[in-house]
Amino acid sequence: MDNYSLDDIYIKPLDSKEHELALSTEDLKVYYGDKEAIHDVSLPFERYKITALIGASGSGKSTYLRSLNRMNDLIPGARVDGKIMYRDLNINSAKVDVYEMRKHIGMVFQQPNPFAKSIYDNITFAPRQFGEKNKEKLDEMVEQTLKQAALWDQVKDKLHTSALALSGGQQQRLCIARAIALQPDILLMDEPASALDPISTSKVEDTLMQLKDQYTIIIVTHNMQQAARISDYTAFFYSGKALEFDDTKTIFTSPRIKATNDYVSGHFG
Ligand SMILES: Nc1ncnc2c1ncn2[C@@H]1O[C@H](COP(=O)(O)OP(=O)(O)OP(=O)(O)O)[C@@H](O)[C@H]1O
Repeated sequence: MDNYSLDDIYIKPLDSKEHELALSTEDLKVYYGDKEAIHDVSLPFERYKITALIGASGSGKSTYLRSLNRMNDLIPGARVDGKIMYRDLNINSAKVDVYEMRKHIGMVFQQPNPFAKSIYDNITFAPRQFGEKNKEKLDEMVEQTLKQAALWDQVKDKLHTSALALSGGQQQRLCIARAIALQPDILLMDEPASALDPISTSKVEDTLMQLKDQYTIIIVTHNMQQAARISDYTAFFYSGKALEFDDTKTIFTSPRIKATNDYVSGHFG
């Protein structure tokens, strides 16, 4: 692999008059102990758009994504510096109620991880924890979120059976339904389809395209065709830095940075 300069950076500015931002980071750094794994990443995320984070293994995509709803707080020795701006609030601040913030910025992980509970209880667990007790509302929420996740038709007659009996692709769509039950603004997804077969992957992709009307999605993916198919914007990570951010089409057809060009044309990864 070539050694690329970490100073050649192009981040397309998104003018806030034309592009409503759901989230942005300013000079975000993430440390594991003494090691700086993410170096000054400043990126904008437009509302109701899908932004893909791409880059080779170890380039920092997951570390960066996890910092966006403070999941790195759970890793011993991890520390995050810099700003994460959400609705004029820097959520990387000790004053922020992280539990409450995660209602607005939800996450779906690589491996489907439903609770060992029924399909119904998977979706209603967190809303009940947050105080929703009304059965009609919970029923409606289950139906609506499963429809949004394109799973309703397959499970409507077995809502009270175990989620663990679903296929991997169905489990992942259930996890998406569970994440949207709290009506977040933003969904963070760490390779949500990488453990799935091509048919399930395509269903999850269809689901994401539909969710875009209501949610802002930030997705880590190794699958470049997937990034090209579903995302509006793409950020290319290299060695802990976001070297390039632009419209997805530009990143895949005429990137400005050599490292991006080499990566998307398959020279390394
Ligand atoms: N919990 C951790 N403790 C220490 N170092 C870590 C930890 N998690 C990640 N790292 C390091 O941080 C750097 C970025 O890793 P990260 O997993 O964010 O990259 P990635 O681009 O998401 O990789 P992949 O595509 O393989 O998931 C790597 O050098 C990795 O070894």
